[in-house]
Amino acid sequence: MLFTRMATTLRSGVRFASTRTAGAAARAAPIGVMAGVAGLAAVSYGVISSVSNPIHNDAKKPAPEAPLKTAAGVKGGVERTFIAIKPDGVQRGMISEVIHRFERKGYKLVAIKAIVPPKALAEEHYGDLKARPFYPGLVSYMTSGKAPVIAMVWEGVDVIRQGRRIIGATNPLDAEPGSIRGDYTISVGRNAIHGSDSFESATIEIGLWFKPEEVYNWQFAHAEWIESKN
Ligand SMILES: Nc1ncnc2c1ncn2[C@@H]1O[C@H](COP(=O)(O)OP(=O)(O)OP(=O)(O)O)[C@@H](O)[C@H]1O
Repeated sequence: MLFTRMATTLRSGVRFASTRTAGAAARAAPIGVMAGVAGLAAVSYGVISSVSNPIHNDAKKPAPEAPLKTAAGVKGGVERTFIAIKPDGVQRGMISEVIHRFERKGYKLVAIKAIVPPKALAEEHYGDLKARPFYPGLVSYMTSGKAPVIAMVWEGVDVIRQGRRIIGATNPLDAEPGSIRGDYTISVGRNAIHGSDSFESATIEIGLWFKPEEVYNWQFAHAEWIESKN
């Protein structure tokens, strides 16, 4: 922007200077000299024009693509992630702890429900693990009904990646102390919580577990104290 303004000033400055020079020359100089001055002016204008050409070319570049927007929010901007407290997390009284950790970080809860997922939903959610030996056990543990799953959507800048950090590694024995799995769990088969691992997964999982009308758009009254970049 600054560069564009500078170039415009430069260009009009040269036009003004060359017109005045040519006008003064017209009053005082013979035709041969006038032609020389006009030529010089044309050359100078040409030089400045060529300096400004890259700006002109910039204007011809296609507009940058709009950021990708899905049920998971705006990729790289304010995103949404799917977080689920699994039945073992519910049995162990971890609901308030999980919500507390996301809230205190500055994230916003935009959807929540208690649900015993139908088998088809659990199977689809973990569809990529179908070939793994623990898959049938995983599906029956999620769908047993001995406790519901607490399904949630959390919103905020970088919430997908940060959510995974708050949760910790899949195998609790690899999860850092301070993460939920690191602090509360010791078995990969009972790791208490799920979080989307990418924007694409979040898009699919939010769509799988929630109808659009179950996800709320609302603003923090104190957003400027959490999200401002200054
Ligand atoms: N070796 C295993 N034995 C038993 N269960 C497992 C094993 N590996 C993974 N799981 C279960 O399958 C879930 C999905 O595994 P995945 O590899 O997708 O990890 P994840 O993305 O961290 O977990 P989640 O999708 O639950 O957040 C794990 O959270 C865990 O409950």
